[in-house]
Amino acid sequence: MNRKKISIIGVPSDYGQQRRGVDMGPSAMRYAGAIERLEKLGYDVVDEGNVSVRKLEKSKRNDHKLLNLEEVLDVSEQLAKKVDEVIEQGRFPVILGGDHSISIGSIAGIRKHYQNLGVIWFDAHTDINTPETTPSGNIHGMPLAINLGLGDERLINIAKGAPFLKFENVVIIGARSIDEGERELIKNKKIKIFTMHEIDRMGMSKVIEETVAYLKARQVDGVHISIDLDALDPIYTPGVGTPVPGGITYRESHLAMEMLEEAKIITSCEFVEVNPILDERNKTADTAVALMGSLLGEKLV
Ligand SMILES: NC(=[NH2+])NCCC[C@H](N)C(=O)O
Ligand SMILES: [Mn+2]
Ligand SMILES: [Mn+2]
Repeated sequence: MNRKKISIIGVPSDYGQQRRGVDMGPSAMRYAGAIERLEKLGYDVVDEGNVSVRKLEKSKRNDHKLLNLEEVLDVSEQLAKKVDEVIEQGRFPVILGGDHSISIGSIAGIRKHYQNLGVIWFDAHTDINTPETTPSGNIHGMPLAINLGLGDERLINIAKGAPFLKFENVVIIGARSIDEGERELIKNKKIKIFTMHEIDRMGMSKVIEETVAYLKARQVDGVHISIDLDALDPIYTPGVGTPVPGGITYRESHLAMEMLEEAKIITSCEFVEVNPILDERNKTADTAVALMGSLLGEKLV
């Protein structure tokens, strides 16, 4: 992978949950200067535009209560294909959501290229629900499970033949809202998780050191980071659909990005759940773009 070549892929989908507006996330992050910011760091940046998202005929649930399954499936298939192409061309994908259900497609496309992919899930939630455990039926609460091979048959088969993520290759950072079924799965599968409790106790610096060491010990051949802006405290990112108090601070989040950049392990990234309708003067998109800068090499001096 040539880290000097970046492709931006927008995914204007809000089908994974019920609050409209998160489909405007890619525009908000472009307006916040995502492309210019990365160009300034010396990257060759191509804006691939947006994945085309079909119009929602009528919001509906399937027999498992999954909301907008057909639409999510369609977006996921297109996105997986686009991400696959970009990686094939040797470019580093930066994916702009959309609600977190877009990770079904993005990670499916990425999984095709790695035998032992690592994933960092930076989120207030763990998004590891299945149709059996979901309290809401919202697919944005399921993308991690789906990429591990758990959940709706059609969603897990999007990148047919690509290896599923391994439970031991996932690290969750920032969690503070975990459903009962998710908690059980995390415990049973011994998934590595740094909740807000560990972040408070150890400090973000130690959390990232341990994350990097853990993934290296797993001998991963690539690491994708999925950044849900609700990982941060809503003070810093008010423009999200499912805010949870008591989150990561602005500086802690930058420190995490800077340390991951120093470790040189990240091979793809995405920024999701930016909802401009709920935001204050594009603050959340601005924060996303600032984090993007840190993750991709911006230094204070
Ligand atoms: N990507 C997100 N913001 N996910 C929120 C999920 C909330 C809840 N756990 C659910 O499954 O409905
Ligand atoms: Mn979340
Ligand atoms: Mn999420």
